[in-house]
Amino acid sequence: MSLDETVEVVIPLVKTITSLSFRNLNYTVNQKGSKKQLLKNISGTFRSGRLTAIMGPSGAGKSSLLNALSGFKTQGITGRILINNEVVDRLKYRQLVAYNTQDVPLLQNITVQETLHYAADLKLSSNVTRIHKTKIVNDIVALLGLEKCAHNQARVLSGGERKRLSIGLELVSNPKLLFFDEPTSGLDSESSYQVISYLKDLAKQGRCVVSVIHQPSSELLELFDDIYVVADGRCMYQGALEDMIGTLASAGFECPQYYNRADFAIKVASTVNTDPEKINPLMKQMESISNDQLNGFHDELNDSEKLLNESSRRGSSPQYPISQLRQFLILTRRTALGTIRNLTLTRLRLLGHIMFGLIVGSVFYDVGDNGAKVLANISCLIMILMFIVFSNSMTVVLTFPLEMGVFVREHKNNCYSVAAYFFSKIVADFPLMLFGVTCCQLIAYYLTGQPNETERIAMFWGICGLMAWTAQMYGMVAGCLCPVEVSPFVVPSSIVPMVLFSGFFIRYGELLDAYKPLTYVSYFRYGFEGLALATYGFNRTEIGCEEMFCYYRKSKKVLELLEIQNSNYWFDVAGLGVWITVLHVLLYVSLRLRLKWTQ
Ligand SMILES: Nc1ncnc2c1ncn2[C@@H]1O[C@H](COP(=O)(O)OP(=O)(O)OP(=O)(O)O)[C@@H](O)[C@H]1O
Repeated sequence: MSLDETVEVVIPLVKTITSLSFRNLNYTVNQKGSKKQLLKNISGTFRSGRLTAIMGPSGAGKSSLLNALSGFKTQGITGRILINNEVVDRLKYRQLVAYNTQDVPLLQNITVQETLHYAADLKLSSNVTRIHKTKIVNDIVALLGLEKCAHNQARVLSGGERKRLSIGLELVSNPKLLFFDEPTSGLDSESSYQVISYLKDLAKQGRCVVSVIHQPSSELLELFDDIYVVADGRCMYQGALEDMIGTLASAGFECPQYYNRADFAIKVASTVNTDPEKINPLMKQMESISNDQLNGFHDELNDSEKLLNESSRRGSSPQYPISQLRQFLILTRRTALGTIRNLTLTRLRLLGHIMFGLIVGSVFYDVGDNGAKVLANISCLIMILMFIVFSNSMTVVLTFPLEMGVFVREHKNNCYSVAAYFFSKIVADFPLMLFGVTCCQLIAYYLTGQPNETERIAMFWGICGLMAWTAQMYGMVAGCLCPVEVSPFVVPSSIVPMVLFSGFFIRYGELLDAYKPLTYVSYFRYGFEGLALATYGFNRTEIGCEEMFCYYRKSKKVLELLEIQNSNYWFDVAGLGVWITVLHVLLYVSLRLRLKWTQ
């Protein structure tokens, strides 16, 4: 595809960007109780139409600078970001910026083309037609040479293809400001050259393209127009590539002949702490260049916390390109597709439920209508509940954290609201969960010989469904809050105490007074009581008995054994309802917290 075929700007701009400046940026983090300054009053300017490389030794603060400029990090950052020497609106700025981090999380079971299509659906206004979106996606696929793998799922892509796809994601909305953090990491020299050439093409089209680059070869370096060298959180050089060696020489750093210019600049930057007398004047010189560039800008930074203007237009200018309802629909479709494509897990989930139903059904065969086997039947009920809870919470605990990176990236890229994501997650995962539980419950119910009455079947199913819903929400909250290495431990170990207070292992009357209130907190108590009432409550006629005498022939005796003769099925349904509501609120808060932690 030739460059002139590239699709036109879709995000409406207030005016053309010719320069992005930042002034007196400071970035401080808390480290073990003390403050660590990653960026030290750093200033500079990046221009449209030019490809700028940010270079510097490892740990100099290059990624920190991009995090601050892209708006991905806001906590602990002070200073000003200006476009064409003017302070801009935070909301507008976020719509103009695209930031490609070092490792862009992708949804593993979605193909390259679908990933780009979903990005187009989420990032482009709903006025943009389907045909136009398809053209944009096809153009990006062609531009980044992704035709060969367009129908491959993200999980099978090579490192270079993943990188190019992640760049493609940023191109969908045709942003004016593009930041890349080491786009060539993990690529061979040829792929690196290709990727930087793409960036150069993007810059030539009038965008402001800035990329952190790690030790580029001489050939790769030639592609950059401007260089910005960071040393220990400060600027050591900014300007055209061809002027860099001359500027360093005038500061007393002579580059040997045939030496790679990038290597030399990084070597000089590494001496920032060992040779400060020589390097400090150079840094001062760079600061005065930045100040000269910003001469026309007079702002006393009286409110140092504001990097950009706080948006005052929230009411009139929508933050997202599409409505929240559309966001919800697109996300639900995408999550459902990802779930269906994750064939191994989906099949395992369904098969697991069916297998469990069959195993429980054969082990506890026909115990439901046998007065001599009431205790076995009660054990069967708690077994069914335990399987439903563990299986439904553990599947999401393991899959949800993998999606969190995508959620954080897309939300920060202004693609959708937390609410849209929240509702889509709940809705998209619900049918599979319910289907599995229904299969398991019906098989187990039938084989274990529970009462063949429609109302009891429905009540039994209702409790199983509510327990599975609770478990799924519980798993999501844990998956959202805990790292993936921790949550598989946290979830089972926090479920077991709930089982303990279910009323099966120890009855309410046998508990110490101090523990009694905990039975009201245990969702297993509501689940177990609900199943027992659905099975033995509601004036069940006499239970069958194959022996001479069955003590539990009358269902009233079973209820008395469990101390639930005065309990109410609907109270248990309400108890689970409260749990589900609380978990929904917790999930929403957890998603917000997750975003806050990455600020
Ligand atoms: N949240 C944090 N808390 C404490 N220190 C941090 C934090 N984030 C970054 N740092 C430190 O700040 C310094 C700059 O980090 P940054 O990632 O910006 O460096 P970099 O120049 O991009 O390095 P590299 O080239 O190795 O990726 C490093 O010493 C890093 O350890």
